[in-house]
Amino acid sequence: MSTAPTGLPRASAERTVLRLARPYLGRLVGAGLLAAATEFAGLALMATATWLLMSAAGRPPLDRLTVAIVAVRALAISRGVFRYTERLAGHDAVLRMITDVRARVFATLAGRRAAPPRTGDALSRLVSDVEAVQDLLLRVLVPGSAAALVSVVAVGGAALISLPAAGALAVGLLVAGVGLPLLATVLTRRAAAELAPLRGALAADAIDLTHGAADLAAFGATGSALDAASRRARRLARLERRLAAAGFAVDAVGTLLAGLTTGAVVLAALAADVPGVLVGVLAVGTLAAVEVALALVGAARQWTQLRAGLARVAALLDDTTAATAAVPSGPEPAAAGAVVSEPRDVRLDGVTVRYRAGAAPALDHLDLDLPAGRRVAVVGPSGAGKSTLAAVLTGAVRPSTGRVSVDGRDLTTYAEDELPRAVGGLLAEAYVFHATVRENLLLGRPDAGEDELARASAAAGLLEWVRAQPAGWDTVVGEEGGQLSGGQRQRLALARALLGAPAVLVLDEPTEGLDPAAADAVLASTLAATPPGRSVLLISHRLSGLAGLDEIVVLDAGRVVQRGRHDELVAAPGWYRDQWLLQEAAERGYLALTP
Ligand SMILES: Nc1ncnc2c1ncn2[C@@H]1O[C@H](COP(=O)(O)OP(=O)(O)OP(=O)(O)O)[C@@H](O)[C@H]1O
Repeated sequence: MSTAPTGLPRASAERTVLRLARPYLGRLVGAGLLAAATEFAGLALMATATWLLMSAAGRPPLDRLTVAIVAVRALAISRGVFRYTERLAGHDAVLRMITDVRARVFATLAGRRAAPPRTGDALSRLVSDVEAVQDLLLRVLVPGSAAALVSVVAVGGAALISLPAAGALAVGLLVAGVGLPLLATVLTRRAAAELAPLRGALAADAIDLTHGAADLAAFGATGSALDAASRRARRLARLERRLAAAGFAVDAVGTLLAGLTTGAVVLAALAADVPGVLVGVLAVGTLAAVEVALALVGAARQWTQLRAGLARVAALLDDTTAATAAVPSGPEPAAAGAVVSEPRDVRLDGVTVRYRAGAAPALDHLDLDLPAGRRVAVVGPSGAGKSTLAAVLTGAVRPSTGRVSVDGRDLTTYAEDELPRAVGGLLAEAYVFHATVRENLLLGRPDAGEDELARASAAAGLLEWVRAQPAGWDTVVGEEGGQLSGGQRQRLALARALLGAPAVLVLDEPTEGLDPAAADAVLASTLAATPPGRSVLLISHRLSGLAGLDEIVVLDAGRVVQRGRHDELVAAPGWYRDQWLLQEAAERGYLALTP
């Protein structure tokens, strides 16, 4: 699960980020003053309007009210103007600064190309992290300092009318502007810190569960992966409910506080014999001032939510500590228990697969025997139905007609967690999960020890790379294996399939994406790593390395058009010989070009 994102102390994260605001300090202070002027205009408007209404009730001569009437109009208009200019000035300063921050962040990332791999989760969060800097200024610092300034002015104004009333107001504002924000921070800090990584993990779950559905099913891990994702979703829902409840409670206390402070101010003013009209002004002014101070609760709440993102950006900008964000939750391995796969006979009788009604069949009345322990390659032109055959064998695609049986038992009668132990392996476009190398491999066999991981990885040609990584087996491979090369991803998927060691190992293009020399080496080590007695069904574009197999089946348009051993097929006219000669010629050219 994601953890605290950085090694930087939190306070210094804000300092690092704010250092970048220095060139725009003038604009930011201007925005803060305009924000304070907006709040003050609102407060003064309420107080003046109250004075006007209460004084007008006594029917005084109109000229005594003229100034107040003009003031109310002026304050109402200036409030809107101040708000507009404050937004303009604040956004102008912050957007200029954010441009600098983005440039610095990207420059740091570009400079770190050779650094240890960063997690995809951290990278995908980068954009919102940079926005946290923007929010820190616009939603926390500017409104927070404006609220603090207006609170001081309000207390000063109240002191001109009555000192005891000003004292009561000061206490109320302190509780609303300092005590309540502190309370809100304490109540929500832990939950807020857990929230962002949990949301990231849930997003990764959603991608893994959809894109990796076929692989999870192939390894019988769908149930456990779904359970793990549901657990995280429930935890997230609980946290969000708790945060919402805490937020509502703090808001309710804020409203109560406004009432209590107003009551205290009124009582203090009455006790000090303040005239009735001014008591009214004090009461309404207090309500408005407490509301302004309560903006600090919102600012504190925002700050709590922004801190993790700020710390990540600061860590990047400081470039002292690598942003070690999430070690994301990987797919949980299937239920434990050693995979003991007995040799099995597989039979396809008249299997037809039609993806769409009316379309040509992908497999056309295919009969195929795969006796236990036999190693068979399936080759053929593109679109011949090779991957469809692999999907039918692993239960991913159901035949439209015909029957697939394993040890005489219909494939459809195998339970979801039983089938992967009988028939399984590497399907086309195998999915690599946003998790560590170890977690990705253990999906193949949950109880595998390090020796077994090493053996499978060595056969797939991945072991050297794993050993060269600082985190070894715990290297995070990124979303969809994005931090691996195409070849490394393929080797990882192959190692996982080898570790699964089902009775019938289906390998759909296991060396795809590897250069010819590497492909030959990996195929040879893969076949050598498959224990005798286990059947292998190898689907391959490349015809090199198939000489040692028991049989080669050539498919075309869903039908078997040739079958035999490599030597026999090369000797006979047909697709296999043509393709073999073509590939030989092409690879000789490739080898001639290779230094
Ligand atoms: N999910 C699908 N929906 C519809 N048609 C499909 C689907 N998968 C495969 N087909 C069609 O079935 C036929 C066989 O496809 P398949 O992928 O099995 O061939 P292949 O021999 O593995 O090809 P390649 O060597 O190019 O991977 C093709 O005509 C293809 O268009």
